[in-house]
Formats: sequence, structure tokens, C-alpha cells
Amino acid sequence: MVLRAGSLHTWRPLSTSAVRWRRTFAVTSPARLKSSDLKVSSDSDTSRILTEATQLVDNGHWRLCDQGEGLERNFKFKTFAAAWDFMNDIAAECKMQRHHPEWTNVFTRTHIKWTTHNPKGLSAKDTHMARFCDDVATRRGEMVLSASGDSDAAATAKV
Ligand SMILES: C[C@H](O)[C@H](O)[C@H]1CNC2=NC(N)=NC(=O)C2=N1
Repeated sequence: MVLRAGSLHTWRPLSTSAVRWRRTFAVTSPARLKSSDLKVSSDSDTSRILTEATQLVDNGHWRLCDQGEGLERNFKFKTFAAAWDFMNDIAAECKMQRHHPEWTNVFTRTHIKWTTHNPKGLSAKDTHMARFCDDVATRRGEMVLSASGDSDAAATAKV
């Protein structure tokens, strides 16, 4: 099925307070991630990564990918300029962290995957950068779907 954002749903900005509320009182049932769901980089502490990955999956729109080696999510902004500014903010942090995303941008949408190439797997840098992306996206006025809340499905369908 091809989803068309705009025909079925209305995009609206997510306020900072709404994000805080969602992070504090996770509105969806918690993701019961197990350490066996993850492939953790040998440089990182598994229980820390499990805790941080669980928070990201519960509180944001992140999901595990690549058999637990990566975290990915879609972002949508009101304008291309906002998406570009968001990516510039992320790029500056990448430079500081020496850690780089796999990402694509199509107009107002950006898809980001965090994974660590060496040592291969999910690392603390990935969870840090994923959380950083959530915070910057909130500041940059990211859009969410008001109807089902399934912004990721709609964004994936279009990207
Ligand atoms: C030397 C330099 O810090 C490394 O090559 C960095 C660069 N950016 C990186 N980014 C990601 N995503 N994974 C890495 O393992 C990685 N390694």
C-alpha cells in the first residue's frame, strides 16, 4: 500500500512540551528489548546500550535495523531549509564525535541510520547521536502525524 502523507493525515509541528511529555510518560507500551536483540560493538557496554536503545525505541521513533547492529528513524520538517539546518547541526556534532551517519534526504524528509563500522555493531556513539538527533529535531520544529502517529511509515513510503 502506498501511503500519502497529506491525503490521510495532517502533519503538525510537535511542541517541545509534547516531546518532553512523551519522553516522561511513554504513551506506547515499552519495547521489551533483550540483549540478544542487539549486536553491540565490542568497545561498548551491552547493558548501557540496551538501556539507551530501549529509551530511543520507546520515546522516539527509532527502531533497530540490520539485525540489531543499527538504529534508524525518519524525520520530517516543514521546509527543505529546516531539514537542511537540522542536517547541518548533526554534521557539526559528527565532526566533534568523529562518528558519521548513513543518511538520505528527500526535500523535507531525512532518514538516518546509526551504526558503528569498527568495531562493528551498536555503540555508545550511536545511541548518543540518535538522542542528539531527537533533541535537534525538536528544536528545529520536526513534524509528526497527528492521526495515527505513524510518521515513520508515511515518511518511508515517500523517501
Ligand atoms: C578514525 C575515525 O574516527 C573512524 O574512521 C570513524 C569515522 N566515523 C565513523 N562513523 C561510524 N558510523 N562508524 C565508525 O566506525 C566510524 N569510524
